[in-house]
Amino acid sequence: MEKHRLPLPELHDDKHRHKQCNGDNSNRFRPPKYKTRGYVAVDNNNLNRSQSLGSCSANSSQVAHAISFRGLECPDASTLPLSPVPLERSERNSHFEQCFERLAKLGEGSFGEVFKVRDRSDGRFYAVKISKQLFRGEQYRAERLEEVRRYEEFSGHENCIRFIRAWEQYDRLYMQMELCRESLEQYLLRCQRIPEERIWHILLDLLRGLKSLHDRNLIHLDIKLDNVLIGEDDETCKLADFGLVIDVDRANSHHATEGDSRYMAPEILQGHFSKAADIFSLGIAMLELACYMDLPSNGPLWHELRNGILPEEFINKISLELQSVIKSMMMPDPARRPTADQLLSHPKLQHLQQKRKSLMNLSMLSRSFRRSRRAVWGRMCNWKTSAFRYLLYFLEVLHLCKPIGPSQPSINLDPNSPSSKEVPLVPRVEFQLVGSTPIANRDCYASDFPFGEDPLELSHQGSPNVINSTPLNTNQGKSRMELLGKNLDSFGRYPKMPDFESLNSPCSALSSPKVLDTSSFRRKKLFVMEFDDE
Ligand SMILES: Nc1ncnc2c1ncn2[C@@H]1O[C@H](COP(=O)(O)OP(=O)(O)OP(=O)(O)O)[C@@H](O)[C@H]1O
Ligand SMILES: [Mg+2]
Repeated sequence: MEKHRLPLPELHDDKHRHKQCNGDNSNRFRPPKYKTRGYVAVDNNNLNRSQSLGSCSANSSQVAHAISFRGLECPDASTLPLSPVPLERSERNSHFEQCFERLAKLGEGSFGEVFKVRDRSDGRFYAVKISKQLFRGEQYRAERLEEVRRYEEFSGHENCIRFIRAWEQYDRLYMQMELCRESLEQYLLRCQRIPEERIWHILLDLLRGLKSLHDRNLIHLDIKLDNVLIGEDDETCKLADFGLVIDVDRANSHHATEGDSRYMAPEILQGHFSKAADIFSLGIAMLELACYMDLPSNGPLWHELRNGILPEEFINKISLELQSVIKSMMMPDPARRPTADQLLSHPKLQHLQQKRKSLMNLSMLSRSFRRSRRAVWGRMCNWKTSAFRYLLYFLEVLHLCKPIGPSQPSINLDPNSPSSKEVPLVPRVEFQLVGSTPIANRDCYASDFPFGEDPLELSHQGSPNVINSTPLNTNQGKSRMELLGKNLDSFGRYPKMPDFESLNSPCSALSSPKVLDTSSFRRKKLFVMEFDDE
């Protein structure tokens, strides 16, 4: 097996303060070498089917081919969506250009450039990774396709990046995946000091992601801050870049590839690829994250870190508990390093998992509580409406049965009307209508209902007339004195209504003829509808 040695140690004495190293691929030694198993390549029906000359394979050409290893379990992945661009324009552009609007470059690695894009058909944002180099040959192409298979394999895990689909066109591989906020490397450069509690959470996320690989006997071989992405929720850390993932058994008998030398376990130099190598890489990445330390890619410190000597001035900044976890993960002897399972059973991580579980249960509980509360509330609204109606009936009946005493004054609204002399004064029932039907995220008022509509059918309940709290002004355009003059009695006085306070005011007489009395009761609010955010 071909082995690669690290460059001779160089003496660096910057004491390893973290520096920006985005897009620096100098730590990559050689391109990956894998064998790949069969995959499904499906022609996109709406695209030009002509094959390009000089293409390295029949499948990689001007025609966009969907690539998927998921087979029948996910038929969607093996077909490309139709382009929303008109056919005459679509023939000139690649499938990528037809379907996506390129918005920004998110990052670049040794193998690909990643762009933030907007899907033209649904307007959603995604990340699309486009391989940098053209397929040089069938072997290289097979290696790129292997990455697709791994992305697909781990796509369902909460701590692995969600993969949408892949296709190839013009001898390049395109991979569409969920858009993440940023990489852990970018996060570290932005925040510089990350609280220790957050470090534990990140470690927990990554151990869970790593466990899903190790449980399948796979090793990542490229764990580093740049290959960990923070999800859109700004919380969850996800493993990405499965370009070097390989089966443990095949790794030592075939050509596996070392990842970034800054994160590389020492035994990789001897060609020993194991799950413990991933644990070492994760341990040193945690050291970088917790201590804001710039990891060397070679030199004396590189060797010190691999001999279990961690620089005091950095490691002292973190708790002893975290120190011991990181030290154990960076043990020089791979056999002495804890496994992902053992690390996950660390009391601190167990505690965090318990906390997350109870938080999740709590949020589920509160969600179901909110849902049932909404259902009960809906029913209660109906009951309240009914109760309110019964109350109205009751008040009406009560009022109609009440004997009207001789002292009860009557209002002569129209001195010419003979009936007005006989009709006793019916108290005015005044409401500020608050309906039972929720409108948007607020109480409902009468004004919410179309003109002429009575949401509580109050107008159909017979006498007494139920009127809106705002009296109708039918006297528009007339002066108040003119109006008052109309209501003077034969002695030029305003009619007096001693029993009803608001009619003491001369202006009360100006309100609509419908107003028979002052409010006998005022209902401020029937109830307040409460809505959830959801
Ligand atoms: N889904 C994504 N959302 C947001 N940014 C992303 C996404 N995928 C990748 N990136 C950014 O692009 C960078 C390069 O992506 P990636 O690591 O997959 O490329 P690569 O060529 O395989 O890199 P490497 O050199 O590690 O092999 C990442 O470090 C990250 O900053
Ligand atoms: Mg990468």
